[in-house]
Amino acid sequence: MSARWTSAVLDPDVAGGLAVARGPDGFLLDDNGVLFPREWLKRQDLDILCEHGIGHFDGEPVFLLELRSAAVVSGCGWRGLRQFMLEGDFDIYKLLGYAAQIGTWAREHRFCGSCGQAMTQIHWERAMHCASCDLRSYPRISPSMIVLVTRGDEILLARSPRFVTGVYSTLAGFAEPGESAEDCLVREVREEVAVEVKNIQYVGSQCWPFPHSMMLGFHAEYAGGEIVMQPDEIEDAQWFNVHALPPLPAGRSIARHLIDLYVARRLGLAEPVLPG
Ligand SMILES: NC(=O)c1ccc[n+]([C@@H]2O[C@H](COP(=O)([O-])OP(=O)(O)OC[C@H]3O[C@@H](n4cnc5c(N)ncnc54)[C@H](O)[C@@H]3O)[C@@H](O)[C@H]2O)c1
Ligand SMILES: [Mg+2]
Ligand SMILES: [Zn+2]
Repeated sequence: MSARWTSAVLDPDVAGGLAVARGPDGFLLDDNGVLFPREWLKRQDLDILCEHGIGHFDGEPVFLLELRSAAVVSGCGWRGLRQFMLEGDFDIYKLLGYAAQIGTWAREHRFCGSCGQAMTQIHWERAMHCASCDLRSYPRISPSMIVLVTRGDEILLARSPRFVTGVYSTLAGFAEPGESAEDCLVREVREEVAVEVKNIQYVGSQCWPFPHSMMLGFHAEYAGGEIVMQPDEIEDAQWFNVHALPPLPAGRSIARHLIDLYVARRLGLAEPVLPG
């Protein structure tokens, strides 16, 4: 949610409004951005898998056209969600992050996971319904813990082989069934760097639509152990002094917020605000 964007379940059988189109290469855009008049967009040569009414932007109804394949639309190009996260209007990124999660979920829930029959959209709540066995499937959200471990002026950062060259970040991992947020955090830190932590403090959360994480951000203090890196997951992990930090994650990420917040407190600077 944001000042300009609010999600809502809108009936796609009602005409009008604006629409975004999402294909394998991201979202369609032209010089005016990603929001197109919906009826115009539906007249283009698009291979539409499904359509969902997703909310309001500046009061206008917005729909998502989830496409089966890429298309050429004159005067338009495609841009991935990550690019919108990195730069440009934050409200538009929030809208597109939501659209991407609904698109991924709709694509992956066309058939009932229980009996295999085709599912249909419910128009009064965000769910797919199986008429045959009455199962309802809701959008998938994956809780993930992310933690900045600190030891005085030093902070523990690591690199995954998937990261941009040179960038170090906080430790993160998905919750498993049966775990509390704190259990998950302690396990992930143990697995990834073999370090023990204490004084776990919740800092804040962030939707991370790549593809459906809900990041729960924490600060924890070092309690013991020497760094032992988890093979394959962690390429390098080090203690960095707050005065000599390596290249850090993108400005709008909660990873960056956790680092900036600790550094600000340590150095007595103004505290940053988590983009939400
Ligand atoms: N917003 C941020 O600042 C930020 C920073 C770091 C990581 N993240 C996100 O946090 C999430 C978790 O981080 P990670 O990649 O280190 O996780 P992780 O340490 O648990 O390891 C990733 C592995 O978990 C497995 N996995 C994938 N999806 C899963 C799911 N839904 N549930 C359980 N296991 C799953 C896969 O084997 C994958 O290779 C990722 O989505 C990542 O993009 C966000
Ligand atoms: Mg991890
Ligand atoms: Zn079913």
